[in-house]
Amino acid sequence: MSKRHPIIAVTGSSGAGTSTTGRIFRRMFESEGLSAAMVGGDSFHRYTREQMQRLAAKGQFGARNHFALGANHIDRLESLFYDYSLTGNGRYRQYVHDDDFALVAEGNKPGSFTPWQDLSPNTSLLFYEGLHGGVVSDAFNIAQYVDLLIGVVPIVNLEWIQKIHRDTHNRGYSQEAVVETILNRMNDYVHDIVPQFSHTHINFQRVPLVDTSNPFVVRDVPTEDESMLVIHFRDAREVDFPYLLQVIPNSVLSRHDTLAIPGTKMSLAMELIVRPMVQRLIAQKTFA
Ligand SMILES: Nc1ncnc2c1ncn2[C@@H]1O[C@H](COP(=O)(O)OP(=O)(O)OP(=O)(O)O)[C@@H](O)[C@H]1O
Ligand SMILES: O=C(CO)[C@H](O)[C@H](O)COP(=O)(O)O
Repeated sequence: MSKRHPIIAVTGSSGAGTSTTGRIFRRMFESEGLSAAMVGGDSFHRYTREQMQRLAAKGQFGARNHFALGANHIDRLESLFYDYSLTGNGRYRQYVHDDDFALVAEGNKPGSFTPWQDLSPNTSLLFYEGLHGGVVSDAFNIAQYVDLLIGVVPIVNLEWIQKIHRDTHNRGYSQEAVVETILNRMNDYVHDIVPQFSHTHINFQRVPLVDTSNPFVVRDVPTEDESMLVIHFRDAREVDFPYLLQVIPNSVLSRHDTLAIPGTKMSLAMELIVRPMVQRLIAQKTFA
């Protein structure tokens, strides 16, 4: 953790909504006048799409899938967080998805990486969104560098519906290919992704209010007004629950450390809960 160079990380599985959450943060940083170094977790994948396809052809896709720590440069992610927390700089790159139109227009090949480069100097904070922002394993401890660690964790059926919908509509995959990917990653989902949610400061968990019992036949993603959001805080003592219950319509306290709110209030809740935390991190920089 660094008072001088704070790091905020949003961690979650593929299709969970970390990019969507990242957009809420981007708007928040802009309105606070903060220059954030924005880093995507996909850029720490170890292999290009072509290399991944070759591994799959050799039957190694199960072991070398994007969730597995071994298929990612977790060492470089840890270096980035370590370096940033000490110096306010570090090395990063970007992964080019098919729908990253700006990167593709600049001549980058979908499924490849941009070159490693230094972050822009003099940023207010580092923001990471991706798969591994809260990893703690025998070899790595990413979570120790993160000043505000947020988990984005829909109920798993909803996560799969979101992933299938996004990958078939925006990334050109067949439904069968997406389901195959979900299956290939299952072991690492359990061992490398899920444990991170025990290290987070806050988890946002979207829960559908419509039938998602067979996620593989659902055609539409349940909307925000067809869902609730469960918000769990690691340290309830720091949260002003009476205030949140008052200003978020139809919210309830389901446990002493857990709020349940209508899905439509997700952006409002993130604003009310996270903005003061961001402001506090920035204020502390002055005294560091
Ligand atoms: N709160 C939400 N309400 C409705 N749809 C959502 C919500 N959050 C995410 N989605 C939908 O889920 C899909 C996946 O979201 P997103 O792209 O943010 O996931 P991700 O975690 O960044 O995935 P990846 O890491 O694979 O890029 C998107 O199509 C998005 O529209
Ligand atoms: O797991 C993922 C993101 O968390 C993606 O599947 C991974 O980044 C590969 O992307 P693409 O399908 O565009 O090559």
